[in-house]
Amino acid sequence: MSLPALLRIGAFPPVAHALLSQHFTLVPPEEASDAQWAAFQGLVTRSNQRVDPALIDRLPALRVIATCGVGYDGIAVDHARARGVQVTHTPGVLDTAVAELAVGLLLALLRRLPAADAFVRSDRWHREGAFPLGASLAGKRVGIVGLGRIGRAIADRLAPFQVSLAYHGPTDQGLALSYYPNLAAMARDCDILIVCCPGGARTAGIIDAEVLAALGPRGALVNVSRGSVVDEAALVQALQAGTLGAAALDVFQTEPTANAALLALEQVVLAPHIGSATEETRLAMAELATANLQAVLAGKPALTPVP
Ligand SMILES: NC(=O)C1=CN([C@@H]2O[C@H](COP(=O)(O)OP(=O)(O)OC[C@H]3O[C@@H](n4cnc5c(N)ncnc54)[C@H](O)[C@@H]3O)[C@@H](O)[C@H]2O)C=CC1
Ligand SMILES: O=C(O)C(=O)COP(=O)(O)O
Repeated sequence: MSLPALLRIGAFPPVAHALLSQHFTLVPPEEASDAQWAAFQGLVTRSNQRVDPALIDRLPALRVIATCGVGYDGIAVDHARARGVQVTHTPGVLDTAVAELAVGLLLALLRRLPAADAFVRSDRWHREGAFPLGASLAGKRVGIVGLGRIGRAIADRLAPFQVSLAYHGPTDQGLALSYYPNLAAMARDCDILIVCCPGGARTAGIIDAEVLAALGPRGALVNVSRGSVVDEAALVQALQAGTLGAAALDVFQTEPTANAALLALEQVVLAPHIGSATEETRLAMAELATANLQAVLAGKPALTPVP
């Protein structure tokens, strides 16, 4: 029996591609025939892709858009809904991987691990002697911007490092952590900000010049959310001027290329949007996307529809 065909938007890592291919025939847009465009009932995509209204409108039989990712800021969700198309995502299964990366980036930043690695490899250790001192994580005040699934996973993992934790978001969740309704006020009281709220229009540029100045010359920013959340021009300016101490970034405004000005800065650690990029996690994401696609195509409710 032939497998149902899915329009595949974007490239998937081998582990996810193989899992999806056990259940579906994946067809990239450039290989789809007119008859297939007319017949696709399902579309599978991922966070680094866009599914815009024009694409949705080319698919008259579409019933479900499944993204292998939790963020859905790249999908025209309202347009899909208006067309009666269900949109699903993969919340929860990637929290651990993203939280581990956030903690890893933070430690890499405070201890300058990429520079330390280069220092040994280039024999500067031998020629120049001791590497410049880093900063301890213990005792620092960490503010989490967006205490959702991933933010809580980050808080859980940071607690044993003897930091004090605060968070900012739309609602006070009544937790033991300090809540700040005002982001700049939290930045003023913190040494480190970790950004893990959703992207999209509502959070665009909320990490602005005022927040960065409040974080201050010894402050560090970690962004594992979306590039859109940080005003990158203001970030570059603050780092160049020394009014912000350091930044670790997994996401960028112009992915997959990073702002050239960031590359020239030493107090920056960069990663290529790898928050969920572990074998285990990408497999779990593909499994959940598959279960969502199968449910909707069988006329059942989606397991994890976008809210
Ligand atoms: N770097 C990477 O590879 C990955 C990045 N992500 C990003 O992380 C985001 C969060 O994922 P989850 O924790 O699962 O989502 P979630 O929906 O569980 O949590 C998001 C939290 O942000 C809060 N929030 C909303 N607007 C805010 C604002 N203006 N300021 C501060 N907080 C705000 C929400 O109230 C919620 O508590 C995703 O939307 C995605 O953009 C997710 C996975 C991997
Ligand atoms: O889940 C998300 O929102 C992510 O950013 C990770 O998704 P990806 O697999 O990198 O497209």
